[in-house]
Amino acid sequence: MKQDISSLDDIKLLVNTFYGGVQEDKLIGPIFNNIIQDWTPHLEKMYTFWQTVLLGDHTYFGSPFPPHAKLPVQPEHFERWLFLWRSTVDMFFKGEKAEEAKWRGKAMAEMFMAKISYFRERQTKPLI
Ligand code: HEM
Repeated sequence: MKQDISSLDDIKLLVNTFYGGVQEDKLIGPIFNNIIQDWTPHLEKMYTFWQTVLLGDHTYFGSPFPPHAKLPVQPEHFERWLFLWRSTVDMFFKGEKAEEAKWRGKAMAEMFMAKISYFRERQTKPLI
C-alpha cells in the first residue's frame, strides 16, 4: 500500500523521478536541458523547495519565479509539466501531502504562466 510523503527521502525520490521524466520528455525536456548544464545543483535546490513547501522544514530561501520569467513556454508546456508531476506523485504516494503536492504544482504552474503572459504583453506594447 502506498504511503504519504513524510520525509526528505520521499521528497528526493519524487524530485529525482520527476526530473528524470522531464529530461526525457520531448516537449519540455529540451527547454530544461538547454539551460541546465549540471542537474545536481538544480535537484538539490528542488529538494529544499519541496521540503519547505510540503514538510514545513524551511531549507529553501530562493525566489521561484525569476528563472521562469523569460522562458519560451506556453500553456501546453505547463500542462505537460503538471501531467508528469501528478503522475510521479501518484506513482509512489497517497494521502494528504500527496494531494497537496499536486495542488501546489497546479497553483504554481498557473501562477507562473499568468505572470509570464503578463510580462510578455507589457514588453510588446508600444510606449504611446
Ligand atoms: C514547463 C514548465 C517549467 C519549466 C520549463 C521550468 C524550468 C526551470 C528552469 C530552467 C529553472 C532554472 C534552473 C537552473 O538555472 O538551474 C527552474 C527553476 C525552478 N523551478 Fe521551474 N520550470 C517549470 C515549471 C515549474 C513549476 C510549475 C514550479 C513549481 C512548482 C517550478 C519550480 C522551480 C523552482 C522552485 C526553481 C528554482 C528557483 C531558484 O533558483 O530558487 N518550476 N525551472
